[in-house]
Amino acid sequence: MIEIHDLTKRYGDKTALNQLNLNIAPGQIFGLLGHNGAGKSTTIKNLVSIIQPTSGTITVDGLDLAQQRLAVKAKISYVPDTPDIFLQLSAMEYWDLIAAAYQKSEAEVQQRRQQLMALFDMAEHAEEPMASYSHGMRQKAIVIGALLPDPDIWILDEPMQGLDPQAAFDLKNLMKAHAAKGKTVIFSTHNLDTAQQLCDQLAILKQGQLIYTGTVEALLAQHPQQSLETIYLEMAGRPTNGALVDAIEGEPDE
Ligand SMILES: Nc1ncnc2c1ncn2[C@@H]1O[C@H](COP(=O)(O)OP(=O)(O)OP(=O)(O)O)[C@@H](O)[C@H]1O
Repeated sequence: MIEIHDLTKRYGDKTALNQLNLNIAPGQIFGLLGHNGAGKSTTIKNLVSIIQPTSGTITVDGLDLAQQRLAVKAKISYVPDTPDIFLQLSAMEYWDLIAAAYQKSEAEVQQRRQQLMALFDMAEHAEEPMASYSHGMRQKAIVIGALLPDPDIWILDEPMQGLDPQAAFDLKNLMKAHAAKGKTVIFSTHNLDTAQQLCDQLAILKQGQLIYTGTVEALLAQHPQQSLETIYLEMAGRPTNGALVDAIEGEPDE
């Protein structure tokens, strides 16, 4: 169980996250939604301890993240919001680094690495430097790195970003299978269809505030006859500004 209590993060005068409270139970796929700048990555970076909260606490299976950082981090793997990291390494060298960080032996990771490379069509390119990869190939390498040590909790910041439809489909199935084993998957997305397909629970953030947490079904039930897109835009967005669109693009020709 992950318990986030009154989590606040300020950058100078800017409050990126304001007193966030969330409980995330094992066996769930938990989705984080919100417009650009809403606080999704800030939440995730706090959870994986890349940044420290201004105030508030995070506990994982009863362990306080601030007090037992390494023990908590060993339970979590992470896909960052950009795949442009360790570009001078080959994917294979990057995966070796991840395996070493999680204290996994070559024997422990070999089979899973082979399987993940095959699934994501990365075997052919694994020895090439990641600087030479396309955006989607870098994303695949980072996703494989996160899935390789197979800890209980996967935290994935916009993991489908740049993946081709095949890789996105396969990753979604891996996320479902991980949760079905009683493990936890937390991910952020801008794709409402993906959220609807995958999430057991979701949280919607707006300007650092939690404005909804619960199931997709409960949210849809609160707003009969509306799509998730319409509900989400009404909650998280602003009124659609047709006049401004017309002003930018001009009136259509007769
Ligand atoms: N290092 C930083 N320094 C200053 N402000 C920051 C920093 N990182 C994030 N912020 C601010 O915190 C707020 C939340 O940013 P965050 O990256 O969490 O949003 P997000 O929901 O992940 O957005 P996106 O969908 O664009 O990735 C934004 O206003 C952003 O400008």
